[in-house]
Amino acid sequence: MTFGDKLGAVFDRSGHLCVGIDPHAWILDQWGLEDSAEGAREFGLRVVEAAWNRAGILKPQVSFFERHGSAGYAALERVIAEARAAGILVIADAKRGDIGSTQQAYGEAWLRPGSPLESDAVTLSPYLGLGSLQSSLELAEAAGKGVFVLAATSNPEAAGLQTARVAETERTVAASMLAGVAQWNGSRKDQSERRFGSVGVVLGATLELAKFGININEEPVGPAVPVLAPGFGHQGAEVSETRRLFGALTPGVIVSESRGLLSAGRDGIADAIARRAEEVEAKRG
Ligand SMILES: O=C(O)c1cc(=O)[nH]c(=O)n1[C@@H]1O[C@H](COP(=O)(O)O)[C@@H](O)[C@H]1O
Repeated sequence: MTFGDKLGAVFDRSGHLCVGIDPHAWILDQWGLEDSAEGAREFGLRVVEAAWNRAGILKPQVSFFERHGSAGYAALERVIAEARAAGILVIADAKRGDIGSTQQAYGEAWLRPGSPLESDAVTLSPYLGLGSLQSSLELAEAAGKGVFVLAATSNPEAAGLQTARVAETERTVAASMLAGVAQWNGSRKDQSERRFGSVGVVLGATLELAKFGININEEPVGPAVPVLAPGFGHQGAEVSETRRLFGALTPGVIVSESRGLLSAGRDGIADAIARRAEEVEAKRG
């Protein structure tokens, strides 16, 4: 089964909500947990438990575990393993990207079956060129894993860079990433039978994508491109705006939210996830 197939099955079974696992120091404090690797582990495991049967996708933010060093990584390994054992799809938000040979090692860390950090998908940064990520796209394909390439990110500082035009095509950087990813998915074998490709893009839900040179009304040729869409909740995007923001891309949109849900606290998180999951399905459009 490809990652795109798995994602389609999760959408059908559990909907499009993705819960971020971002153990910020202040959230750990709010939850009555220590700002330590142990606190991050307890927090992550509680979110996994709360998501079980309520949401189908989790996105641990690697940085908040990494700040606790090797113990933080051990905590992250446990959280990822528990989530995957519970049948929840895990997108490791690592935002890695480097020259080809180094990128291969990043790919192995997050996507190789049996790796301690093995996840279902990983976020990658294409600042060294989309081609530099090739080895990870190939590994993902061989292992039934997914990749999300940053295209138009939700933070305001990104617009200058991501709306710049690429010399060869005159497309914006953001549109080039989307086109490159769609082309990759479309060139895979059996792609005509697939609903979703296994490589997606990150498009912030806080953005007007037209300003990034992305035509949301253009039907993608080949399988739909999965879209990891952060920016809901704390950053201000509304679930009811999904169709207006993403147009023809909407079927592949993963509605990602971290602080907006996590701030419900230890006792409120399960209900908050259940409510938001229902809202996403009712209002996504
Ligand atoms: O790749 C991401 O998930 C990501 C891309 C982006 O453009 N913007 C963005 O906020 N994110 C991540 O999504 C999460 C957003 O968290 P909240 O704003 O608390 O929902 C954080 O883990 C960010 O690192």
